Amino acid sequence: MLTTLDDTIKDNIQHALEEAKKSHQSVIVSRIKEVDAIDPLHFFSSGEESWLGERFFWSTPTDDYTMVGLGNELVLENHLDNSERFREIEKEWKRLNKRVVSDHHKIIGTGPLLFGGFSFDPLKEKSSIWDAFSEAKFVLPTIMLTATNNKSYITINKLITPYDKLETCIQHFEQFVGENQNYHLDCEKGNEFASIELKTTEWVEAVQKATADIHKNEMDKVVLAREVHLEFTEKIDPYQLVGRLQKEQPTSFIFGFENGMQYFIGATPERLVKKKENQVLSTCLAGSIKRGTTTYEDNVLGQQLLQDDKNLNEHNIVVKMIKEVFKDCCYDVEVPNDPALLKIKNIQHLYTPVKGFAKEDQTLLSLVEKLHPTPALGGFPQVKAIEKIRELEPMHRGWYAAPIGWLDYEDNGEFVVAIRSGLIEGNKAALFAGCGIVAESDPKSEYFETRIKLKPMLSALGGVENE
Ligand SMILES: C=C(O[C@H]1C=CC=C(C(=O)O)[C@@H]1O)C(=O)O
Ligand SMILES: [Mg+2]
Repeated sequence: MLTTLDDTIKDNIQHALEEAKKSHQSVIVSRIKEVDAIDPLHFFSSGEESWLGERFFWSTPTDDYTMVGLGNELVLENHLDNSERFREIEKEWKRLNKRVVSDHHKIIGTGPLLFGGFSFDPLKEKSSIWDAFSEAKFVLPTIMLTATNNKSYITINKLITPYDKLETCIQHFEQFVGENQNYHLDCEKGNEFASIELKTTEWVEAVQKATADIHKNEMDKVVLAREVHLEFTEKIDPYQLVGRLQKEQPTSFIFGFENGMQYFIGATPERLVKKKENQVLSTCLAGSIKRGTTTYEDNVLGQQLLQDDKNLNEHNIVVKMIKEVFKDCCYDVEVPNDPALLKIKNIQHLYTPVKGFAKEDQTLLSLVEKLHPTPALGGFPQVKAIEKIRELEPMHRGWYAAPIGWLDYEDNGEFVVAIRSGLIEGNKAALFAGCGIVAESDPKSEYFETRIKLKPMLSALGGVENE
């Protein structure tokens, strides 16, 4: 991929090694190079032999960034509770020195960066399918492709420890010189499956119980999720799944995180927070209705959603909370007075963007910590809602509905909430979907809403549930 290894990188490795020995701390050396266009999916697939279980995929709806990481050059992981887990990742990331060598002006989304995520609730008892997922796990990829603005860049990272040898470090960068691409993309469907909806009766009862508790003024809103398990005749290929999600859900964020033999994958429409220098952006997305089969029906449904008290209530609770966090942490906060519609392939949502400029002491992870979980995933008041979820929800969320994304060494990055997602292992998939429960919720329509929300993953896996 790199044509030559120039002297600048060798000098940097030498200096990093000296620095590491002197400070007894590891130093990251990154080499960034612009390359001819590479198909991100092909790149992802190319890592199967050498880096199976250590790959990630990320693409944004506006296509401003596609990033694919191969290999875990460094893993930052912890099992701490609530705010501690965010702070620990930030502290460890800041502690590492970073040296960047680049043949162009630095582009955001290239160079040393972490990709990873958090669990939804560290205090919920673990269940077996999520055993291998920690409360926080981030990786620095060994090699990463970034496609942005019609250009492609390759970053190669090396963690240089005080005990490393110069030659071995140089070889690390040399191994990627002149490698060729030759991959085959086969997105054909045809993997048969059987599906089991888990604890449906319990879930409907939980919704009834939650509405009763809301009527008793215990809280205003709680989001309850359920789980569907699928078993296929053949092994599920994460590469094909990501490819289909990208094709079928172009207006969503596509994420894939390999964790050993498990893959956590999804196509979420919901950004939690994006930070570019000090500009910060969040999205309030809550309140849903199906898509129409004709343009006319679709518009009627959209107008109905914009005027529906139950859905407006569900949505406004989210806007209020995110606005409050922004007012605390940012200046020049902008929030439209009324929601707009966000139409994605299978569903329409109420949507309100929130913008601001981060105050000096605010970092991307401090914002993630303050926002998670917004009432679009948790409820309101936050603490009460999380307790209710622990008590009523008949499943373990793991990383579902939690923040997943990336951050670089200058505190730029983006996190989404991992909904419309599934945990894949071998020929099995567990899919998750939830709904905002408010006083006016009807269990049957909420159940129907979860079925719509399962469609993106079901369809990408090769079949859509019958209605
Ligand atoms: C919790 C989910 O969706 C949230 C995001 C958008 C709309 C929602 C709703 O209308 O209930 C949910 O709050 C999910 O997809 O699993
Ligand atoms: Mg809803």
